[in-house]
Amino acid sequence: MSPLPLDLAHIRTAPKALLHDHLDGGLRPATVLELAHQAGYRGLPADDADSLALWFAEAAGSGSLVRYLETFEHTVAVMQTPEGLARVARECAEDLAADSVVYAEVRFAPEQHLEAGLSLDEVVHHTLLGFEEGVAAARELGRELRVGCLLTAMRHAARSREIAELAVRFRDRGVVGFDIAGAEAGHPPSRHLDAFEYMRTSNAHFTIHAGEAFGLPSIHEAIAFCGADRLGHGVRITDDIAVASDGVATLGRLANYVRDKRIPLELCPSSNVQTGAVESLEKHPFDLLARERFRVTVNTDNRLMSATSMSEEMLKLVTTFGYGWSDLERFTINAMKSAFIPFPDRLRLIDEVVKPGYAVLIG
Ligand SMILES: O=c1[nH]cnc2c1ncn2[C@H]1C[C@H](O)[C@@H](CO)O1
Ligand SMILES: [Zn+2]
Repeated sequence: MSPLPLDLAHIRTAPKALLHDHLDGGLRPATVLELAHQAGYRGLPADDADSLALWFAEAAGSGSLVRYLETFEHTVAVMQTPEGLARVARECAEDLAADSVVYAEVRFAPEQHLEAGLSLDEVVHHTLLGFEEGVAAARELGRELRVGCLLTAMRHAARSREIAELAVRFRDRGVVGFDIAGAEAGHPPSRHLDAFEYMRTSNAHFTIHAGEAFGLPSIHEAIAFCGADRLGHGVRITDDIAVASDGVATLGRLANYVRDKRIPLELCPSSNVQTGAVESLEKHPFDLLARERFRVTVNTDNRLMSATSMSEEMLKLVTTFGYGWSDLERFTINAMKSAFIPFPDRLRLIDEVVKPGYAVLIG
């Protein structure tokens, strides 16, 4: 048998695993409009779904992480009520399942959703209910998706310990880990050591946005001082890799350590171009890191701001670097191996869902 064509339609049928996706960065444009209307929020920069989608993609594509983050003001504004949070989570699960994502870790920052008087626990509770509804709706359509939620603390704020405790409190109800996000420069991860220490002493998992807008010191702190299980982006690890004119790569100590320890890199190709972390897709070090056998994973970061999906991110990599089905399978298995769910659950998804799915496509 010959392999099936590697086009968007077929990639959409391939089982995919997603580790880095922001709930407040993945709303449907029409939902932003409807929720804004219901909440009486008048700050939206457009009043029809197409124009709004375009506005998000353009405003997020300025080349600066700080400007990119400003666009979240509008999505966070419409996610302040139980209904708003649950709807966004439900639709997130439905959209991922429709794209044949079989495992997803979706993150958001509860501290940004308290404006209408909800408590942190209520915010998480209603969001998890929404995920459950979305997973159930997808199952009705014959699609199996597992969602784990990551709770993010904002790195410029001072609530990380509280959010880490919240993540542990909800660990048996759908929260699988913790993260910090937000503007990176000037906000080193080591400012949140007590939160990370709390996670470690609780035998709980966490990832850290590091090596996106800021380089090696941020990655070094995330690993050496904080003990991150994974790196959110981590793309700037290439600052520690020299590539000679003949293509031979020489790794520095930090890059070697990241590779030796199999520390997963949550790479987000489109987002990395939009925030200026990399110059263009063609210059994205994804391929260098994949060839050097880092544990690379493919991620969406923010589907609304990047006007993308898991399938589209994979297609971009296929078009840019010439990957085949086996490469996409390897990236998917990398992600499953790095998931914050129990080892037997990861194995089951790899053996019973991912491998059989790609076997059909590889032919
Ligand atoms: O790529 C990112 N880098 C740093 N912070 C980010 C990125 N994408 C989203 N965020 C922020 C904005 C959201 O409001 C927050 C929680 O999801 O995380
Ligand atoms: Zn992110």
